Amino acid sequence: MSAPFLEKISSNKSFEGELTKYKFKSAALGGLSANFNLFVPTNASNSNKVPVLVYLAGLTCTEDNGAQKGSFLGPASSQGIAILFPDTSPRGAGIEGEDADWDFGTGAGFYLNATNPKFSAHYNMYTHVALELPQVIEAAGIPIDWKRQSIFGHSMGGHGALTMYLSSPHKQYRSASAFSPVANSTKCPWGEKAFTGYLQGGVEEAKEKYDATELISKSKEPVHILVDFGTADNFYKQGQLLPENFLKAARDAGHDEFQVRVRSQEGYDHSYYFISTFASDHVHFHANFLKA
Ligand SMILES: N[C@@H](CCC(=O)N[C@@H](CSC=O)C(=O)NCC(=O)O)C(=O)O
Repeated sequence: MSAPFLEKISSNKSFEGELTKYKFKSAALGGLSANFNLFVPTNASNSNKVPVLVYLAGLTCTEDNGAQKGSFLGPASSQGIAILFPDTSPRGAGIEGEDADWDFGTGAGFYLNATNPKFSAHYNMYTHVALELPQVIEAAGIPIDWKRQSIFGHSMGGHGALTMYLSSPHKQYRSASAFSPVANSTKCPWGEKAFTGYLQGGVEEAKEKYDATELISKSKEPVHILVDFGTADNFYKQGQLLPENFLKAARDAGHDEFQVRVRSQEGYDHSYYFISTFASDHVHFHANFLKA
């Protein structure tokens, strides 16, 4: 089967590199049109394929939030690292109820593959991010070295980054980091709602593959994980994030502070002002593994 055609929507020079928005017809998302942004640093060429960081955004976001407000492009440019910004859900599937709430359906794909037949033709963000996007970008001849990938994200996207890293069967990603992640998704209202809707087996099915705390508690291999959350984050205060559960499970499973760092940042909230403050830290954290 031939790779889908990538249509360029826009392109902007930034920090000497190029941020390009593409769209294509996504098989993983049931044939719907999907957008993504890709930042490629200036040092990338066919004889110098560059490593890549995948950034997963949170609820209500698109491929633009991280690219426009994350402050990732400068550090990525100076480190010679590409950044891929996928969307957060399929768009326009036409499923009854998918636009009713901001925390479910459109803009809230939760980086899983749906097993509920109502959603399973379209809501396959796990396959879209882990398999489909690397394949279509590679087929388009863009000089990225897919053997050197790491993943990070915010909130629902932090959940996506941690769970995709920890559940990746072939160690697809070298490291993972997250800003204010939904870190114990089967124990918080956002996750309970998402899994009840998207998965035939509901929350119980999610424990196997889509809960970072469950996954780290069973993980025996060495890991490279950095998490930051803000103490003034209202979603943290409401019990949507539960980073302490993730940290405890990591320590109980034998992962020390060199493998899993969870940092509480005094006075910061859930916004991109918080993310951009620590953006450089996260890119440099990943550069250690992507350039090793
Ligand atoms: N109901 C609000 C809240 C949406 C919101 O805060 N979204 C966060 C992610 S929350 C967890 O995944 C976000 O990143 N928003 C985008 C931004 O640019 O800040 C609403 O509908 O706006």
